Amino acid sequence: MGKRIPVVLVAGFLGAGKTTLLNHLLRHADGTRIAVVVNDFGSVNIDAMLVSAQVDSMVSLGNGCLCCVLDTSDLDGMFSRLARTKPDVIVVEASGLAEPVELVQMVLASRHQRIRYAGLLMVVDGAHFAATRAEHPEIDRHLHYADLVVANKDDLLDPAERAALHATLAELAPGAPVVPSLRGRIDPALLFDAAPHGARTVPRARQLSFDDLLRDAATHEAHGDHGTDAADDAHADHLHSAYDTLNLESAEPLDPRAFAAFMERGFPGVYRMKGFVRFALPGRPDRYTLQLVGRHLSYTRSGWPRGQQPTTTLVAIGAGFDAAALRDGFAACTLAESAGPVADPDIAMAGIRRHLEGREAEDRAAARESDTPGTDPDLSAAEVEAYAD
Ligand SMILES: Nc1nc2c(ncn2[C@@H]2O[C@H](COP(=O)(O)OP(=O)(O)OP(=O)(O)O)[C@@H](O)[C@H]2O)c(=O)[nH]1
Repeated sequence: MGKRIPVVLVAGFLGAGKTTLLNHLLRHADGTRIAVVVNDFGSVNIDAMLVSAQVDSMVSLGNGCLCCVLDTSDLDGMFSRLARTKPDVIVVEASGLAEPVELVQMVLASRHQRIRYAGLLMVVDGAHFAATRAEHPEIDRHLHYADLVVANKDDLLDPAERAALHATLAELAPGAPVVPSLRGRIDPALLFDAAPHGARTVPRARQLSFDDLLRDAATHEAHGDHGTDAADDAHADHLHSAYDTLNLESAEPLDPRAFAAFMERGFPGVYRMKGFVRFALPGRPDRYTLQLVGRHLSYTRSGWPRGQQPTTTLVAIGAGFDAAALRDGFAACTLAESAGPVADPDIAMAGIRRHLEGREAEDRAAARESDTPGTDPDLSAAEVEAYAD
């Protein structure tokens, strides 16, 4: 039998930066063949669409959490499918609401001959960590099992906040290295051997044993958490049992002004929204990838990849939000295709462009730094006038 394929689990709360990190790993794989399992909460698998096309093989699991939709034999079937493509490593990106400890247990219980569990990486949103932890104390338990903690969104922390965060994480994940990261940019060698025949070893401080996990499961049951046969009851303590999702889709394009106003309004109870938007713009309109984490809204602009329908597809995740109001508000932003593109697209897009990330945001910052009025590349003369009003 050949070498076993390591399986690395990537977990972390909604919006922490797991998909961003996975894309970084894929882009810097440097010859390592990475097979990927992605899993979204909600029936539209946005994450699968956000993961780069360069992945060698991917299994995408839609609705529900990996920890609930699979049992061990399903998992073995999935590993068999992926193993056929002869990857050097399998990376499993759990949904932001998955129970990482149960996922670890499942991988450890796998009877698949060709795979081995290679560790749990927990991604933490450094900027929202205290708030997330206050609302979801179970995060502490998840961190306890981490083999590596990535303190992401380091750019949003000042030195004092960074020091406090790292001290807390070191306490919650004893023995696990805590690495700061910006946009998930970590050295892939932290997770797997450089391929194909690299000699680097995984510098994990500790490796969870099956005994540890069995102990954890027993403690869990002793607390009455897993008392019944019903899957729903068995998973009642999962993070995601307290969350709802809502899909918003439209084949008709959106009015950018109306949509910008809709997003500015804020949605009590919605923690996360992500997906793709098509605006009613002239020509072949770009794809705007929307990311809302807490109150932070951002867009990135790109073309529509071949094979992806240019339709607006969003998923909202939260607890106790007003789904009807959200659905109605969204519907009010759609325009009939037959109405054609919006007039004055430059002005109409101003409210969207304010939240654009990537190259355009850098251009905007550079223009601001040059301190020359009227040189912002994102603002047309008409827009400058509109703002002046
Ligand atoms: N400022 C900042 N933003 C980041 C960083 N890393 C990721 N983001 C942004 O955070 C948002 C969420 O990132 P994702 O990678 O989709 O997070 P996720 O953990 O996969 O989210 P779920 O799939 O919903 O659980 C996106 O808008 C990212 O661009 C970072 O280091 N700094």
